[in-house]
Amino acid sequence: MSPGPLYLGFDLSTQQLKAIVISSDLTVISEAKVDFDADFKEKYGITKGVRINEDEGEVYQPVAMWVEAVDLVLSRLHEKGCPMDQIKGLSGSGQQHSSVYWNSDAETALKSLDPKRSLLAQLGGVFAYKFAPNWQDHSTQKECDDFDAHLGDPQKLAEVSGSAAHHRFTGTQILRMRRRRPEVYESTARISLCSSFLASIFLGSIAPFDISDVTGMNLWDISAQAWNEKLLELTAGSADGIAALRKKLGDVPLDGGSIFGTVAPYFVDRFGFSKDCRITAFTGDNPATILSLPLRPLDAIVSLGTSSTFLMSTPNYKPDPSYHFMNHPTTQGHYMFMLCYKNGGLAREKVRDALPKPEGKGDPWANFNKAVLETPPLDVKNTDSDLAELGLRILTIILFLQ
Ligand SMILES: Nc1ncnc2c1ncn2[C@@H]1O[C@H](COP(=O)(O)OP(=O)(O)O)[C@@H](O)[C@H]1O
Ligand SMILES: O=C(CO)[C@@H](O)[C@H](O)COP(=O)(O)O
Repeated sequence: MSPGPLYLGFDLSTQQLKAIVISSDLTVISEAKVDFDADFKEKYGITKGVRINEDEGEVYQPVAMWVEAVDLVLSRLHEKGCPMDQIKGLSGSGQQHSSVYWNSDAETALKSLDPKRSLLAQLGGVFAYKFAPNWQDHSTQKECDDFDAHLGDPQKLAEVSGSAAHHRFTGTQILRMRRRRPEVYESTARISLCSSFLASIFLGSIAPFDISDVTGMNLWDISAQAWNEKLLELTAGSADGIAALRKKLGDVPLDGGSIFGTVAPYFVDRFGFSKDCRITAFTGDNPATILSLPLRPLDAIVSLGTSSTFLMSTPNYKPDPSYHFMNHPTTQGHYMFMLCYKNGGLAREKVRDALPKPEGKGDPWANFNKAVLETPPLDVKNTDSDLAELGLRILTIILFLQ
C-alpha cells in the first residue's frame, strides 16, 4: 500500500548532512546521511567536519563539500529505494550563523543546472569565497568589540538584536570578511546562511534568510523586524556602503512558514522528484529543534550535538547579554530563548575517554551512558531540594514572570 504523501527533511550540521523521509503520520520511510569525516576527510582536509587556522582562530568548512554532500545523500536515498516521486514537501535546517558568499554567476548557474552533470561540476565556480566560516570560529574579537560599542554597550545591542556580540554571529563575521578579505566582500553578490544556502540549492535560485535564523546575525532589529541601519553601517564601513550590503543580504520574508516554490528541475530529472514537490523555508538547527516538539509554556529542550543548547519558547521579549533571544521560526510575536555551550560534544567525549573503554566492538558510548544513568543530576539525590532545579526555576521566573 502506498504510504501517501511523503516529506523530506535535511539537517546540514557541523559533522553531517542527514536526510529523513517521513509520511503524514510521522512514520520514518527512509533515511540517509553523509558523514563529513567518514566520506570526505582526506578530500577536503577536515577533522570533525571543519578546518582550523589556529593562528587567526578561524574555523571553516569547504562549501564544495556541502555541495557534493547534497548529491551524495540524495543518491543514497535513491539507492535505498525511497519513493522520491511521492515526496510532496521538502525543508531543512542548517547549523546557525555559518555564512556562504556567492559571486555574481551564482543565480544563473543555480537556474540552469544540467541533470547530467553533478552539482559540484556546475557550482564549483559560483562562490566568492571557497569556505563557510563555521559557528565555532573565534577570529572576530575586534569585530565583537566594535559591535558591542556601536549602539552604546552589550545590553543595548542585545535589546536591539536579541544578543550581545558573539564571535560566531554572522554580522561580526561579515565585518571581518570586509576588513580581512576585502576582495571577497567586493565580489560577493549575495550572502546566505547555512540554512538558506541549502534551500537555494533545491530551489534553483538564491533563497531569502529565514526569519528566525536571521536573528543569529547581530544585524536584525527584533522590535522593528527589519535590518538595523546603524549595524549595517558598521558592517558596510560607511553610510554609502549600506545599499550594497542590503543587496548582498536580500529581503527577509516575515512569515517563517512560507513556501518558496517547487524543487528545481535538476532534482526531478536526476533523482525522480515530483515536479510539484514544494519547498518551505529552511531554518537554523536550533529553531528547527524548537519546532520538533510541542512545547508547553515553561517546557525546555536540551539539544546535544557538537554544541549543546538549552531552548525555550516565549511570548515575552526579555533580552540580556548573557543569553540569546531569537524570533520564533513560525509564530510571529513569539520568541525563542537559547543558551549555547560551544564545547558540549567535546566535553562529553572527554568524559567518555576518561572512563574505561567498553570491551569489543560495541557502542563506544556504553560506559558513558551507564555512568550518566547511574549518577543523580549534579550528584544531588534529593530532587526536592535540588540546587539545579532551583536554578532553573529562578531563570524561568526572570524570563517569563517578571
Ligand atoms: N551515544 C552518544 N552519547 C553521547 N554523545 C554522543 C553519542 N554519539 C555521538 N555523540 C556526540 O555527538 C556529537 C555529534 O552529534 P550530532 O548531533 O550528530 O552532530 P552535529 O553537531 O553535526 O549535529 C559527536 O561529536 C559526539 O561527541
Ligand atoms: O552556534 C550554535 C548556536 O548558536 C550551534 O548550536 C550551531 O547551530 C551548531 O549546531 P550543531 O552542529 O552542534 O548541531
